[in-house]
Formats: sequence, C-alpha cells, structure tokens
Amino acid sequence: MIEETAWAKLNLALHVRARRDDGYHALETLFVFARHGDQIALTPAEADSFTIVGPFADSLTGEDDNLVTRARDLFRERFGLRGAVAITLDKQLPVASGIGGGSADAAATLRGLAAMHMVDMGDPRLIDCAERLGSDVPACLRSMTALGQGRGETLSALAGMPGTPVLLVNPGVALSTGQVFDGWDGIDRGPIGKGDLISRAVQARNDLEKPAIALAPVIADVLSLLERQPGARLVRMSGSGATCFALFDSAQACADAASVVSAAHPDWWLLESELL
Ligand SMILES: C[C@](O)(CO)[C@H](O)COP(=O)(O)OP(=O)(O)OC[C@H]1O[C@@H](n2ccc(N)nc2=O)[C@H](O)[C@@H]1O
Ligand SMILES: Nc1ncnc2c1ncn2[C@@H]1O[C@H](COP(=O)(O)OP(=O)(O)OP(=O)(O)O)[C@@H](O)[C@H]1O
Repeated sequence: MIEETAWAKLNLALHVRARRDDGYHALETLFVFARHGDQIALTPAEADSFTIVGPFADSLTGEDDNLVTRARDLFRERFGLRGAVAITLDKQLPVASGIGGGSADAAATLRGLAAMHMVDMGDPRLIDCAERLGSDVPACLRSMTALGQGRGETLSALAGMPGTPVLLVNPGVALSTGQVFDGWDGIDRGPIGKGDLISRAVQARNDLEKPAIALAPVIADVLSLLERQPGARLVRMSGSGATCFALFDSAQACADAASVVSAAHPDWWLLESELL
C-alpha cells in the first residue's frame, strides 16, 4: 500500500492581475503548505474502487465526480496503463474552502500512482496531468513554497519558513472558486513585491478577500478575530476562501489563539499546524 498526504495549500498572498480570454484569471500568488491534510491510500487491486472516510466524507459522498478518480483515470490514460487500484481518501479538510482540498487530493493521487509505477516526479506527462486537473494541482504536486504565476501553474521555488506555527479557521461556509473570481472588480493593483517570504507576504494582499466577503460576510469576522490574537504575524484569507489563517511567532501563541477562537465559535473548523 502507498500512502500520501494531501497537504493543505495556503496562499500567503494572491494578486489577481487580469481576466483572460479562456475564462481564467492571470494571477501572482505565494504558495505554502501546511503539515496536515487529507490522506490517500492506494493499493493495486483486481478492480477499481474508491472509498471516502473521515470528518468531511459526507460533503463528497454521493457525487459521482471526484478529483481523485479523475486524477487516476487521467494518469492511466496519459501513461497507457491498465492495472486497477483501490483508493481510500480520508477527508480531513473542509470542501470548497480555499485550501485546495480537491487539488491536493488530485496531486497526492498522482504522486501515489507515480510511486507505484516508478514514474519520475519531473516527468512532463505527470506535470501535464496536474495542469489539466486544475490551476492549483501543479503547486500541490510539489507541495513546496513557490511563487505561482499564469493561472497558478507556472511555479518558481522560493525559500520557505518551515516550522512556522499556523492556525487555519473556516466558518463553515463553502464558496465556489469560479463565483469568487467573478466578483473581482477588474482592477489590477500591481505585482507582489520583492524581499523575503514574510515581508513580501505582509506587504501583499489577497484580492479575492473582498468578493469572498461579499458572498460570505462572516469571513470579515474570522479575519478580525484572528487579527486580535497576540503574536499573529500575518492574517489573511487563503485562495478563494472561506478559510483564513494566521501565522504565529510561537506554537504557544498559536495554541492560545486556537483556544480563544474555539471558545468564541465552537462551530467553526480549526486546524493547528505548521508550515512545511
Ligand atoms: C484561488 C486559487 O485556489 C489560488 O491558489 C486557485 O486560483 C484556484 O485553483 P483551482 O481550485 O485549482 O481552480 P480550477 O479548478 O483551475 O478553476 C476553477 C474556476 O476558478 C476560476 N479560476 C481559477 C484559477 C484562475 N487562475 N482563474 C480563475 O478564474 C475559473 O472560473 C475556473 O473555472
Ligand atoms: N477530493 C475532493 N475534495 C474536495 N473537493 C472535491 C474533491 N473532488 C471534487 N471536488 C469538488 O471540487 C470543489 C472544490 O473543492 P476544493 O476543496 O478543491 O476547493 P477549494 O478548497 O476552494 O480549492 P482552491 O483553494 O484550490 O480553490 C468542491 O465543491 C467539490 O465538489
């Protein structure tokens, strides 16, 4: 059996630069990954099977389309393979929440199948599969700190901040990525600046916060609560929302903030993690 973690993706910053003719937006983003995520287990089998377990399984069970099975089918088609595989997805991350759950699952499936069939991680066919599965999938395939450009698929590696404590908070609202992009006001506010990762991130922004808040006003409450927490170095919404995060100076400050947030909002989803 091969096991892969689908690490949660965070956008420390996301600048939307232009609407493109193909329905996507040109953007610049700082991708980082958290140590926690969904788990994917793959085992060679007589027949294909796909099982979803875990706290967010119910959000996906019953949908016949899943990014995991799409990744499996595309991989086999692209590499001309036939063998069947049993896949179990342990869904720990909330669905449609801006932390790339589906994209990370697709990427973890590709990594697992690549390991099973001894395909090199740099194989252009693997990268092509990732690009066809979604804008975030190439970044999730590597799960390393990177600057993303184009629609998010053009990646340049950056020095990361491994071990930085991070608190993720989701108020329980699912947002459609396409709908949030549709609410962008069309104003290009410029590129992400230069410098080290944290200073670039602090000076930058997430241009999707405004349209996401218009769809789900509770996001503004999440951001303001996180901003009030001692030791929070950077507070922002990730991707198209609604998950927001705070980076902390210390694990204690992160744990203290988690206690405050969960006491105030026991129904919100929280994850204490650290950056990869
Ligand atoms: C918001 C981010 O999560 C930031 O990392 C990504 O840009 C979204 O990546 P993703 O979930 O993999 O998105 P995709 O599955 O490729 O696209 C979903 C929808 O989001 C919109 N979309 C996505 C990426 C992009 N650069 N511009 C867009 O306008 C499009 O309407 C698209 O139909
Ligand atoms: N394995 C999967 N996990 C989550 N969502 C999936 C999966 N497969 C298909 N989907 C579909 O994809 C949609 C987007 O889910 P996902 O969790 O990737 O969004 P997201 O966290 O907003 O991602 P991003 O940050 O890349 O925009 C969901 O509404 C769901 O119907």
